[in-house]
Amino acid sequence: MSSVRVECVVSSGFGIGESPVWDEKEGALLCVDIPGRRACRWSPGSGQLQAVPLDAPVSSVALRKSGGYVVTLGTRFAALNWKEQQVTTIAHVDKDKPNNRFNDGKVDPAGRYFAGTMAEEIRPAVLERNQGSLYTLCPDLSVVKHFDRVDISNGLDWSLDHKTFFYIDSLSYSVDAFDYDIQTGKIDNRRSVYKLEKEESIPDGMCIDTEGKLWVACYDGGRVIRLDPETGKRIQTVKLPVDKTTSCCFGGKDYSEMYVTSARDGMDKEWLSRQPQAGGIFKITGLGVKGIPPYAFAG
Ligand SMILES: O=C(O)[C@H](O)[C@@H](O)[C@H](O)[C@H](O)CO
Ligand SMILES: [Zn+2]
Repeated sequence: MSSVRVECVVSSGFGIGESPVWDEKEGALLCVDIPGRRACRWSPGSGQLQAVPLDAPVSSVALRKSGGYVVTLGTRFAALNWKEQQVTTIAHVDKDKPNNRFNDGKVDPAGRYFAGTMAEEIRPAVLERNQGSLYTLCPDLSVVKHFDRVDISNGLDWSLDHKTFFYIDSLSYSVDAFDYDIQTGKIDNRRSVYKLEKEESIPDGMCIDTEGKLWVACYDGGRVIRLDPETGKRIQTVKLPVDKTTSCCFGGKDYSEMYVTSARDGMDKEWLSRQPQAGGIFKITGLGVKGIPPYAFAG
């Protein structure tokens, strides 16, 4: 096995860093700081971190085919014009749930933007249960609701043949799979493919690699784990120097590097002094496996 190296590349205190996405055109990493209400773009070349301040918790960001980005902002799907720092609301969900916000989101291989909601947390992983739902923003800008009664809607991705949708509701401590119909965007036949072990703690963000294996960031577990969704077995663990690892994506040259976001919210002084890099962004190299380019929203 190649030698795995973990490096902190951005140390500027994300409250909850989330939704890392490689923007190949810009040669930069997109991500968000949810409570910090900012969408960020980090350029490895210059080391520069740009941020666009937003008016609500921003929980995910995605590429958009027609230019710019799309984000989930509070309980809205919105377009983000980076240059003008301008946001335009596309659709509003959970209107009857003022305490809700969107959480993780990602675009499917056909250009649909999937994202789920949750109740606002009282503290990490403590919240009113069953308040969330999973939604899709379709390219025609209509919204489809797949199901409700979600606790913390989190990581999502699709199998390489587009026939399976993988999904995490964090408080189920499970990585689930659904049959996926790429023609219609419909999901069906939910089952668990992996249950987290105690020390892995809470499953959060997730991405797939070119071998069809899943990488899951473990919140409070200080690691990313690689899972084989066919066998339901964990095949690799990479530990990080912070406990609150939140999400992961591949990026960089040929998508051969992994980027991992983390959080510092919910940590006390003593905990933070032991993990000064909490809330930073990490780069993992030497994994010996690559990722696939992110899909762009087609609407
Ligand atoms: O990053 C997220 O997805 C949520 O917004 C966070 O709040 C944590 O994941 C959660 O606390 C752990 O379950
Ligand atoms: Zn998350």
